[in-house]
Amino acid sequence: MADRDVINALALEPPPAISPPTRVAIVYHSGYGHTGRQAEAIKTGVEEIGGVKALLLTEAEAQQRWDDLNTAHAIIFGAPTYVGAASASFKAFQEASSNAVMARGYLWKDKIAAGFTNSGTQSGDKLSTLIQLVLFAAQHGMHWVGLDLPPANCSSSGSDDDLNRLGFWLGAGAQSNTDEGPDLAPPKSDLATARYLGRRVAKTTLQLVRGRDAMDARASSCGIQP
Ligand SMILES: Cc1cc2nc3c(=O)[nH]c(=O)nc-3n(C[C@H](O)[C@H](O)[C@H](O)COP(=O)(O)O)c2cc1C
Repeated sequence: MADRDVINALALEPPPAISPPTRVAIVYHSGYGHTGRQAEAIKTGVEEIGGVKALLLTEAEAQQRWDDLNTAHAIIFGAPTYVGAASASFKAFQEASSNAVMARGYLWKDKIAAGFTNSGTQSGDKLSTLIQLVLFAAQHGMHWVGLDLPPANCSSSGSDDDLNRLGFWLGAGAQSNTDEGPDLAPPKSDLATARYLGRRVAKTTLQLVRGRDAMDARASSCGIQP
Protein backbone atom coordinates (compact mmCIF):
# COMPACT_ATOMS: atom_id res chain seq x y z
CA MET A 1 0.00 0.00 0.00
CA ALA A 2 1.37 3.43 -0.93
CA ASP A 3 1.88 6.04 1.78
CA ARG A 4 -0.98 8.11 0.38
CA ASP A 5 -3.35 5.10 0.58
CA VAL A 6 -2.39 4.56 4.22
CA ILE A 7 -3.08 8.23 4.98
CA ASN A 8 -6.45 8.05 3.19
CA ALA A 9 -7.36 4.86 5.05
CA LEU A 10 -6.49 6.48 8.39
CA ALA A 11 -8.54 9.54 7.51
CA LEU A 12 -11.60 7.29 7.11
CA GLU A 13 -11.05 5.69 10.52
CA PRO A 14 -13.24 7.17 13.26
CA PRO A 15 -11.12 9.17 15.74
CA PRO A 16 -10.23 7.17 18.87
CA ALA A 17 -12.86 7.67 21.56
CA ILE A 18 -11.61 9.94 24.32
CA SER A 19 -12.74 8.36 27.57
CA PRO A 20 -13.62 10.70 30.40
CA PRO A 21 -11.04 10.53 33.20
CA THR A 22 -11.47 7.96 35.91
CA ARG A 23 -12.04 9.82 39.19
CA VAL A 24 -10.63 8.90 42.58
CA ALA A 25 -11.73 10.98 45.57
CA ILE A 26 -9.75 11.11 48.82
CA VAL A 27 -11.71 12.10 51.93
CA TYR A 28 -9.75 12.64 55.12
CA HIS A 29 -9.67 14.37 58.48
CA SER A 30 -6.52 15.73 60.07
CA GLY A 31 -6.61 17.62 63.36
CA TYR A 32 -2.98 18.80 63.27
CA GLY A 33 -1.87 18.19 59.67
CA HIS A 34 -0.03 14.85 59.90
CA THR A 35 -2.74 12.72 58.31
CA GLY A 36 -3.09 15.54 55.79
CA ARG A 37 0.49 14.84 54.62
CA GLN A 38 -0.46 11.21 54.14
CA ALA A 39 -3.56 12.25 52.14
CA GLU A 40 -1.44 14.46 49.86
CA ALA A 41 0.95 11.56 49.25
CA ILE A 42 -2.00 9.35 48.30
CA LYS A 43 -3.14 12.05 45.84
CA THR A 44 0.34 12.17 44.29
CA GLY A 45 0.23 8.40 43.78
CA VAL A 46 -3.24 8.51 42.21
CA GLU A 47 -2.15 11.20 39.76
CA GLU A 48 0.85 9.16 38.67
CA ILE A 49 -1.51 6.87 36.76
CA GLY A 50 -2.45 8.30 33.36
CA GLY A 51 -6.16 8.81 32.75
CA VAL A 52 -6.99 9.12 36.47
CA LYS A 53 -7.92 12.36 38.24
CA ALA A 54 -7.71 12.81 42.03
CA LEU A 55 -10.00 14.95 44.17
CA LEU A 56 -8.73 15.69 47.68
CA LEU A 57 -11.39 16.72 50.21
CA THR A 58 -11.44 17.17 53.96
CA GLU A 59 -14.31 15.48 55.76
CA ALA A 60 -15.95 18.94 56.14
CA GLU A 61 -15.62 19.76 52.42
CA ALA A 62 -16.88 16.31 51.49
CA GLN A 63 -20.16 16.96 53.30
CA GLN A 64 -20.75 19.89 50.89
CA ARG A 65 -19.73 17.83 47.85
CA TRP A 66 -21.79 14.64 47.94
CA ASP A 67 -22.39 14.83 44.17
CA ASP A 68 -18.65 14.71 43.51
CA LEU A 69 -18.34 11.66 45.73
CA ASN A 70 -21.37 10.01 44.15
CA THR A 71 -19.89 10.35 40.67
CA ALA A 72 -16.34 9.30 41.63
CA HIS A 73 -15.29 5.77 40.66
CA ALA A 74 -13.33 5.26 43.88
CA ILE A 75 -13.11 6.84 47.33
CA ILE A 76 -10.10 6.54 49.62
CA PHE A 77 -10.92 7.24 53.28
CA GLY A 78 -8.37 8.52 55.81
CA ALA A 79 -8.47 9.49 59.48
CA PRO A 80 -6.01 9.91 62.32
CA THR A 81 -6.33 7.29 65.03
CA TYR A 82 -7.67 8.99 68.14
CA VAL A 83 -8.37 6.84 71.21
CA GLY A 84 -7.93 3.67 69.17
CA ALA A 85 -10.47 4.57 66.48
CA ALA A 86 -11.13 6.99 63.62
CA SER A 87 -11.32 10.60 64.85
CA ALA A 88 -14.75 11.91 65.83
CA SER A 89 -14.74 14.41 62.94
CA PHE A 90 -14.26 11.60 60.45
CA LYS A 91 -16.95 9.56 62.20
CA ALA A 92 -19.32 12.51 61.73
CA PHE A 93 -18.70 12.33 57.98
CA GLN A 94 -19.33 8.56 58.04
CA GLU A 95 -22.60 9.03 59.87
CA ALA A 96 -23.69 11.84 57.53
CA SER A 97 -23.20 9.49 54.56
CA SER A 98 -25.99 7.31 55.88
CA ASN A 99 -28.60 9.91 54.99
CA ALA A 100 -26.81 11.59 52.09
CA VAL A 101 -25.71 8.47 50.26
CA MET A 102 -27.21 5.21 51.53
CA ALA A 103 -30.75 6.45 52.01
CA ARG A 104 -30.72 7.95 48.51
CA GLY A 105 -30.23 4.60 46.80
CA TYR A 106 -26.96 3.00 47.85
CA LEU A 107 -25.06 5.44 45.63
CA TRP A 108 -21.52 4.18 46.41
CA LYS A 109 -22.31 0.55 45.59
CA ASP A 110 -19.63 -1.11 43.44
CA LYS A 111 -17.15 1.76 43.74
CA ILE A 112 -13.59 0.97 44.76
CA ALA A 113 -12.62 1.86 48.35
CA ALA A 114 -9.38 1.96 50.32
CA GLY A 115 -8.12 3.56 53.52
CA PHE A 116 -5.28 5.00 55.55
CA THR A 117 -4.57 6.13 59.09
CA ASN A 118 -1.82 7.77 61.11
CA SER A 119 -1.10 7.88 64.82
CA GLY A 120 1.45 8.89 67.43
CA THR A 121 2.81 5.47 68.37
CA GLN A 122 4.09 2.67 66.14
CA SER A 123 0.99 0.55 66.60
CA GLY A 124 -1.32 2.99 68.37
CA ASP A 125 -4.19 0.55 67.68
CA LYS A 126 -4.33 1.78 64.09
CA LEU A 127 -5.67 -1.59 62.94
CA SER A 128 -8.91 -0.77 64.70
CA THR A 129 -9.28 2.37 62.56
CA LEU A 130 -8.57 0.49 59.33
CA ILE A 131 -11.12 -2.17 60.25
CA GLN A 132 -13.65 0.59 60.92
CA LEU A 133 -12.98 1.98 57.42
CA VAL A 134 -13.35 -1.48 55.83
CA LEU A 135 -16.71 -1.96 57.56
CA PHE A 136 -17.80 1.48 56.42
CA ALA A 137 -16.97 0.63 52.80
CA ALA A 138 -18.67 -2.78 53.11
CA GLN A 139 -21.83 -1.15 54.43
CA HIS A 140 -21.81 1.02 51.30
CA GLY A 141 -21.38 -2.06 49.06
CA MET A 142 -17.91 -0.96 47.91
CA HIS A 143 -14.94 -3.13 46.82
CA TRP A 144 -12.01 -2.78 49.25
CA VAL A 145 -8.43 -2.58 47.92
CA GLY A 146 -5.65 -3.32 50.42
CA LEU A 147 -1.90 -3.06 50.20
CA ASP A 148 -0.04 -5.76 48.29
CA LEU A 149 3.40 -5.01 49.76
CA PRO A 150 5.56 -7.87 51.04
CA PRO A 151 6.51 -8.02 54.75
CA ALA A 152 8.99 -5.25 55.57
CA ASN A 153 11.10 -4.02 58.49
CA CYS A 154 10.92 -7.48 60.04
CA SER A 155 14.46 -8.83 59.54
CA SER A 156 18.06 -7.88 60.28
CA SER A 157 18.27 -6.28 56.84
CA GLY A 158 15.00 -4.35 57.23
CA SER A 159 14.71 -0.78 58.50
CA ASP A 160 12.35 2.10 59.18
CA ASP A 161 13.09 3.26 55.64
CA ASP A 162 11.19 0.27 54.20
CA LEU A 163 7.92 0.73 52.36
CA ASN A 164 5.13 -0.45 54.67
CA ARG A 165 7.58 -0.38 57.61
CA LEU A 166 4.64 -0.62 60.06
CA GLY A 167 3.33 -3.82 58.46
CA PHE A 168 -0.28 -3.16 57.47
CA TRP A 169 -2.16 -4.89 54.68
CA LEU A 170 -5.67 -3.50 55.03
CA GLY A 171 -4.45 -0.03 54.10
CA ALA A 172 -1.62 2.48 54.55
CA GLY A 173 -0.39 3.13 58.09
CA ALA A 174 1.75 6.05 59.23
CA GLN A 175 3.28 7.14 62.51
CA SER A 176 4.03 10.73 63.46
CA ASN A 177 6.21 11.60 66.46
CA THR A 178 4.06 13.64 68.80
CA ASP A 179 6.77 16.31 69.28
CA GLU A 180 7.12 16.94 65.54
CA GLY A 181 4.90 19.01 63.27
CA PRO A 182 3.60 17.87 59.88
CA ASP A 183 6.69 19.41 58.25
CA LEU A 184 8.72 16.56 59.81
CA ALA A 185 6.25 13.73 60.39
CA PRO A 186 5.21 11.20 59.25
CA PRO A 187 8.57 10.02 57.83
CA LYS A 188 9.36 9.57 54.14
CA SER A 189 8.79 5.82 54.20
CA ASP A 190 5.22 6.24 55.44
CA LEU A 191 4.52 8.89 52.82
CA ALA A 192 5.97 6.60 50.14
CA THR A 193 3.68 3.81 51.39
CA ALA A 194 0.69 6.14 51.10
CA ARG A 195 1.76 7.16 47.60
CA TYR A 196 2.07 3.49 46.69
CA LEU A 197 -1.50 2.86 47.86
CA GLY A 198 -2.72 5.80 45.77
CA ARG A 199 -1.11 4.30 42.65
CA ARG A 200 -2.53 0.87 43.39
CA VAL A 201 -6.07 2.19 43.88
CA ALA A 202 -5.85 4.30 40.71
CA LYS A 203 -4.66 1.31 38.65
CA THR A 204 -7.29 -1.03 40.05
CA THR A 205 -10.02 1.55 39.49
CA LEU A 206 -8.94 2.08 35.89
CA GLN A 207 -9.03 -1.69 35.30
CA LEU A 208 -12.53 -1.92 36.76
CA VAL A 209 -13.87 1.07 34.81
CA ARG A 210 -12.37 -0.10 31.50
CA GLY A 211 -13.54 -3.65 32.10
CA ARG A 212 -17.10 -2.46 32.77
CA ASP A 213 -17.02 -0.21 29.67
CA ALA A 214 -15.83 -3.13 27.53
CA MET A 215 -18.54 -5.42 28.92
CA ASP A 216 -21.23 -2.79 28.35
CA ALA A 217 -20.04 -2.18 24.78
CA ARG A 218 -19.99 -5.93 24.06
CA ALA A 219 -23.43 -6.39 25.58
CA SER A 220 -24.92 -3.53 23.57
CA SER A 221 -23.29 -4.80 20.32
CA CYS A 222 -25.05 -8.15 20.99
CA GLY A 223 -28.32 -6.35 21.75
CA ILE A 224 -28.19 -7.43 25.39
CA GLN A 225 -29.17 -5.09 28.22
CA PRO A 226 -25.95 -4.72 30.33
C1 LIG B 1 -7.61 12.88 71.20
C2 LIG B 1 -6.40 12.16 70.70
C3 LIG B 1 -6.33 10.80 70.84
C4 LIG B 1 -5.22 10.09 70.36
N1 LIG B 1 -5.20 8.73 70.44
C5 LIG B 1 -4.15 8.05 69.96
C6 LIG B 1 -4.16 6.62 69.97
O1 LIG B 1 -5.12 5.96 70.34
N2 LIG B 1 -3.05 5.99 69.50
C7 LIG B 1 -1.95 6.67 69.08
O2 LIG B 1 -0.97 6.06 68.72
N3 LIG B 1 -1.95 8.04 68.99
C8 LIG B 1 -3.04 8.72 69.40
N4 LIG B 1 -3.06 10.09 69.30
C9 LIG B 1 -1.97 10.77 68.58
C10 LIG B 1 -2.38 11.14 67.14
O3 LIG B 1 -2.87 10.00 66.48
C11 LIG B 1 -1.18 11.70 66.40
O4 LIG B 1 -0.74 12.87 67.03
C12 LIG B 1 -1.48 11.97 64.93
O5 LIG B 1 -0.29 12.27 64.26
C13 LIG B 1 -2.46 13.12 64.75
O6 LIG B 1 -2.76 13.24 63.39
P1 LIG B 1 -3.33 14.60 62.80
O7 LIG B 1 -2.22 15.62 62.90
O8 LIG B 1 -3.66 14.31 61.37
O9 LIG B 1 -4.53 14.96 63.61
C14 LIG B 1 -4.16 10.80 69.76
C15 LIG B 1 -4.23 12.19 69.63
C16 LIG B 1 -5.34 12.86 70.07
C17 LIG B 1 -5.42 14.36 69.89
